Amino acid sequence: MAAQRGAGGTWLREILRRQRRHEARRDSLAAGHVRSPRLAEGTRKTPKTPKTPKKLANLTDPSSPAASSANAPSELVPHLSQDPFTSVLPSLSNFTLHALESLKFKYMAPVQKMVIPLLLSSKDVVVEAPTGSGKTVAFLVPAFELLARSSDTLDKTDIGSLIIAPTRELALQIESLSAVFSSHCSFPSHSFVGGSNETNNMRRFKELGGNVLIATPGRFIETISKKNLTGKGTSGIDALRSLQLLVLDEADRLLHMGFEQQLTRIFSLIPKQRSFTASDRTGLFSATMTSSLTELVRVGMRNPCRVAVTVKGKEGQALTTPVELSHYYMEVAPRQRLNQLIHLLITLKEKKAGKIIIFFLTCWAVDYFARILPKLKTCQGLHFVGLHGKLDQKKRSKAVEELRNSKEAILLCTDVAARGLDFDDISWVIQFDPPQDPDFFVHRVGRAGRMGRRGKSVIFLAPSEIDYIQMVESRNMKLEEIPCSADARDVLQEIRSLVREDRDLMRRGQRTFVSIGHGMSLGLLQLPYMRELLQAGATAKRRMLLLPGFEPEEIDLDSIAFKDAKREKERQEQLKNEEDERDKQAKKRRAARNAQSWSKKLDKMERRQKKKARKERVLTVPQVREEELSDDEIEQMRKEYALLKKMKKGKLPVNQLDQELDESANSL
Ligand SMILES: Nc1ncnc2c1ncn2[C@@H]1O[C@H](COP(=O)(O)OP(=O)(O)OP(=O)(O)O)[C@@H](O)[C@H]1O
Repeated sequence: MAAQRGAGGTWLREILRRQRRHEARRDSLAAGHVRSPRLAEGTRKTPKTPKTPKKLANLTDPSSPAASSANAPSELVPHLSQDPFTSVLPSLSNFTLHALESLKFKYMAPVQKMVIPLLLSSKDVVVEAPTGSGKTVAFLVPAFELLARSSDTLDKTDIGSLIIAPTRELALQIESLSAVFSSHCSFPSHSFVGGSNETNNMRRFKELGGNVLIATPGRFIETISKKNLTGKGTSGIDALRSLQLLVLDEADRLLHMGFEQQLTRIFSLIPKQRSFTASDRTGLFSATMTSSLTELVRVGMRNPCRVAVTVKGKEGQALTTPVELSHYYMEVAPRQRLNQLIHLLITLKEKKAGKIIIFFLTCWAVDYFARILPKLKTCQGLHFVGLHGKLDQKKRSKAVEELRNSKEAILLCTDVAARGLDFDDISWVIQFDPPQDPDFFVHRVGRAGRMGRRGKSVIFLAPSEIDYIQMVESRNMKLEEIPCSADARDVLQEIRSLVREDRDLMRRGQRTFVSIGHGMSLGLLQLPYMRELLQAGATAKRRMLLLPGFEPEEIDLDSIAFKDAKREKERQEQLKNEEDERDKQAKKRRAARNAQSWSKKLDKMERRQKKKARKERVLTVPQVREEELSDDEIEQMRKEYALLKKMKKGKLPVNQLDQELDESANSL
C-alpha cells in the first residue's frame, strides 16, 4: 500500500530543494544571465526573445527603477513581454499609465499585449490564456481607455463598460483593481453582486456612479431592471445606452454554472443598435475554452478575433498551466487521506511554505473540516479559513480578506474559489477530493504559480481513482507521484472523541459523509441510518457500505448531546415529546384491541391461521415450473411430497424418512 512507501518528508525536502534551486537561478538572472522567455503568444506573433546582452544589462540593472519594482522586467519574469505599456499605439491615456505605474506594472504580459490593441480597435475577442497570465488587466485597460476615447459625454450613472463575472469573490476582486484605475480618472467603478444589500448598493450607485460596472449575472439583471436606479425616473436599462464594452470573464464557468438564461437576457438588454455600430466590443475571457462557448460566441459576437496564449513546456508542447507550477499526486486509501493531509500541512508549516489552498468537493465537507481541524491537537498552530458558497456574503468576504492578510493561512474551500481568485503567494494547492469536472483541475491548481512565481499542487487519489492521472496527463500536464508518509499520525480516534462530545459536529460529519461518500476519513462513529442516506439512493448507499477500512463503532447516537445547552434542552424536550407521542399511540392501539368483540377477535385469529397455513404450503411445495422437469422427476417429487406429508402427520417417524426417500429415488 502506498501508505507504507517512503519515509515522511523526503519527497518534500526534494521539492523544496528544487524550489531553492529555482530561486537561486532567478537570483542569478537578476545578476544579468540570459534566459529566454517560455511563454509563447499562440496564434499571433512569436515573442521577441531578448538577444542583446546590452539591453539585458540595462533591464536587469538593480539600480534601475524597473528592476527594483514588483513588475520585474521580462528577463526576470518570463510571463511578461518586452513591451512596456507605453508602447501601445495610439498611446494610452496618462491616467491609465499612472494607474499601471501605481500597480508597478510596467511591461505588458503577452495576453495584454495582444488583447488591448484589439479591443481598442473595435474588435470582438475570444481570449484563452493560462491561469494567472494577466487577463484582468487585459480587459480593464480597454474598459477605461474606451471611455476616455469616446466622443460621448458620460453621466456618472451611464454604464460604459460592463464586466460580468461568475462569482461574487471574483467580481469584488475585479472591482478592487478597477478602483485603482478609477482613482486616477473621472470614471467611477461600481459592483452589483449577489449577497450584498441591494438598496444600499443602489443608493451608492446613484450617488457615486459606476461607468465601469462589475457584476454577477443574477444580481445585475435584478438591479438593472429597477426603475429608480439612476435617479432620473427612467428604467435602469437606459443606463446601458452608452455601453462601449461588454466583458464576460471566466466565460465558460458562466455557462457551466447555469447562467445561460441570464446571459441571453443580458445580451437582450444591451441596446439593439450596439451590434451594428463600430464603437462597441465584446470580450470573452477564460483559461479554458469549452465547446459550450461556441454557442455563446455565435449569439453574442461578430466575427471575433480568437487569441490563444499558450505556455510552452520543456519539449515545446503547449501547456494549460504555467511552467512554474509542478503537479504531484498521492495514492492514498480514503481511510488514510485525512492523516496524510494533516501530516503534509504540518511538514509544510515547519518548512515555512506559506499559504495553502485545499479543495473539497462539497460545502458540507468544508464546513465540517473548518470546524474539526482546528480542534485537533496535531493541528495546533495551523490557521484554517473556510470558504464555500453557502456562507453568507459577509463571511465569504471575511475569509478572502483573512487569506490575503495572512502569511500562512490554509484556505479550505469548494470550487467557489477555483476560478479567477488572485492570491499572489499561494505556495501549494491541495486537492483533497478530485474535482467532479476535469476542467476544474486546471483552475484549481492555477491559484498557485501565478505570474512567474513557483507553485505546487498535489491531488489525493484513492487506488480506485488512479486513472485520473491519465486524464490529467492527456491535457499536457505531468503528474509526479509523492509517496504517503509512514510518519502520519492516525487522528481517527481523536476526531471520534470530539464528535462524541458535540452532537452538532456529529451531524455535520454525517452530512459530509453523505455528501462526499467516503466517510471513513471523517471519523464518523458508525454508519448512520438517516434520512439523507435513504434519499441518497441505492447506488450511493452501496458505495458507502462497501468502503474498505470502515470500522463502525458501537454507540447510541441518541446519547450524543449538543454542546450548546439551549439546543440540547430543545432536543431533550423533542425526544420527550416523541416518546410521549409513541406511548400515547401504543395505549390507543391497546385500548382499541381490548374494545373489540369476541366474534371479531375469533375472525382475526382464523384469518391469521389461514395465512400461516398458506405460507407453510409455499415453503413446503417446491416452486418449480413443470415444463423444466421430466415426467420421472415430477413423479419423484410427488412421492417425496407424500412422504413429507406422512411425516408431518406423525405417520412416518423422522428417522425413517431418509430411508424411504432413498428407496423411492432408487425405484425410478
Ligand atoms: N503587466 C503586469 N505586470 C506584472 N504583474 C501583472 C501584470 N498584469 C497582471 N499582473 C499580476 O498577475 C497576477 C495574475 O493576473 P490575473 O488575476 O489577471 O490573471 P488571470 O489570467 O485572470 O488568471 P485566472 O485565469 O486565474 O483568473 C495578478 O497578481 C496581477 O496583479
